[in-house]
Amino acid sequence: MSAPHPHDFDLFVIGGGSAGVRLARIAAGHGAKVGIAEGRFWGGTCVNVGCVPKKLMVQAAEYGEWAKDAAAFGWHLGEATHDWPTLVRARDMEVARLSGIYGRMLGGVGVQTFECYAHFTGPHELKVGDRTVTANRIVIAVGGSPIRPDIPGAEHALISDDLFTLQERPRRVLMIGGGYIGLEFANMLHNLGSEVTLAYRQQLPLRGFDHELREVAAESLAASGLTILPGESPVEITLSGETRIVRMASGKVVEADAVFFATGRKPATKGLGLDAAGVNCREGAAIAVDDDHATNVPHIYAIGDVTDRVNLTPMAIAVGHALADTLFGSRPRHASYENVPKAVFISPPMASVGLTEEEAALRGPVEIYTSRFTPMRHTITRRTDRKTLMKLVVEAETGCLLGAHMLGEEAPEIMQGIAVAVVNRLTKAQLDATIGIHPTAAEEFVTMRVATRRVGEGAAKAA
Ligand SMILES: Cc1cc2nc3c(=O)[nH]c(=O)nc-3n(C[C@H](O)[C@H](O)[C@H](O)COP(=O)(O)OP(=O)(O)OC[C@H]3O[C@@H](n4cnc5c(N)ncnc54)[C@H](O)[C@@H]3O)c2cc1C
Ligand SMILES: NC(=O)c1ccc[n+]([C@@H]2O[C@H](COP(=O)([O-])OP(=O)(O)OC[C@H]3O[C@@H](n4cnc5c(N)ncnc54)[C@H](O)[C@@H]3O)[C@@H](O)[C@H]2O)c1
Repeated sequence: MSAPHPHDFDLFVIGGGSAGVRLARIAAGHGAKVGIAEGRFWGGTCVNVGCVPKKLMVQAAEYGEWAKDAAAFGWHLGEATHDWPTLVRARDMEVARLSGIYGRMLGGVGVQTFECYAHFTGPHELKVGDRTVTANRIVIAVGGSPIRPDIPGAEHALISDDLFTLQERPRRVLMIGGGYIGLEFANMLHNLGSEVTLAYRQQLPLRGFDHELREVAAESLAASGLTILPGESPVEITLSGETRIVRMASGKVVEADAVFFATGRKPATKGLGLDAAGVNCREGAAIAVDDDHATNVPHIYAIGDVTDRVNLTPMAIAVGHALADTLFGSRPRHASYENVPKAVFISPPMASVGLTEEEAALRGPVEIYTSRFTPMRHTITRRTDRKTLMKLVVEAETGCLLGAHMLGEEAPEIMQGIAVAVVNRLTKAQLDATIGIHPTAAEEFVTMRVATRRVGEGAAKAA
């Protein structure tokens, strides 16, 4: 007979998003007694106010562009108009369906679910709604929330969550921020018919991506008709009737019906009672964890966006799954933060895996292969804002693939396969030995024969 269990749960998970749900489900499958609290919506940011509703809206916007292009191929569809409420209804039904699946799935594998917020009252003790529970191990998976710059009139601006409750499409939009959300939202609203200005602090958007890709992304957004204001930051927002008047640091003034802050996200640690548990944060409120995702309190772990490492859903899921296997299964393991593929869903979309040209050149000599072309479809539509750029970063000495980057139609779909090659350090020669699928854009990745340039010689000498 086993000894009486000292705690209510083997594992309690705070937060029912991408990371927490996967962890709870897999841990329960390994036989652990698991509880999970979710205060807002099952499935978290991704399902409810992130990846899923965003992608559905991006797809909605793409239909409009396809309808415009169709005429060149002989289709007469009339003037394309868009009905926002129809999209909102369809999107919300799908989100509700998915969120419901997440909640039910947990109950189905024996996880005890709590639909309320939780906070620490001690190292092993939590207040969950009006109940007190104890757990042998506790995992913090509370995600993050949008940052609102501290400027006068900030309350007149919206954050990304608000896009998903708008009952009407705003006519004039100012999107502030040159990251994933700023670009995706600006591009999507523009394609749905809004007049959009995109303002960001740097000279180029998407810091961290390959420089050449960033340049091409900015060019193609501008060519599509977005107004882009690089090197700009808002300093004040005032109201004139329903119009938002935004003064920028340069003195420039922009008028809009809706202003969005897409200025980053911060870990949602406020109100969690971390002090009661003795858990330390890094600067910026992210929870400090070691390679095993343990905090400074050995039985308390943190996973997903709250650790502010790679803030993407597949990463959160992979880490949640690995932690469940490690703590309760027979397969201790880590999910790798190296070579995580990523995509930005603009038109055309971009996707990357591995090192950028700049990162690789700091490590040693690399050969860069590039291909820039007009996709077949657009030789007919004559669009100038849909050029494709494909790029491989190859270690000169070994021929190993260090990175792959693409801006062009279907880039995220294509990059998922190329990521397998980069993660497994396949060589350029192995790509070349693979027969292409014709006629596709993807075949360019296996047919780029001659290096465009060689960089990073200086780095090798310095090393
Ligand atoms: C607009 C937008 C678009 C995005 N698009 C993509 C994309 O296309 N691809 C991609 O990979 N990633 C995308 N992301 C990022 C992705 O959504 C996150 O990386 C992912 O959701 C992180 O998962 P998580 O479990 O760490 O946190 P979350 O999904 O945020 O889940 C945390 C959950 O914890 C709950 N919670 C918080 N505090 C408590 C508490 N005290 N008690 C109980 N519950 C609590 C919250 O309500 C939330 O449901 C996007 C994000 C945004 C905002
Ligand atoms: N396709 C995807 O995978 C996807 C989509 C959306 C979000 N996400 C995830 O969510 C995270 C958050 O997205 P995000 O776009 O909010 O953050 P981000 O960190 O990607 O970008 C924030 C941007 O805001 C700018 N900024 C900050 N303060 C500013 C100010 N006062 N004035 C002007 N610009 C300012 C920054 O320079 C930066 O360009 C992303 O980093 C990503 O991990 C992923």
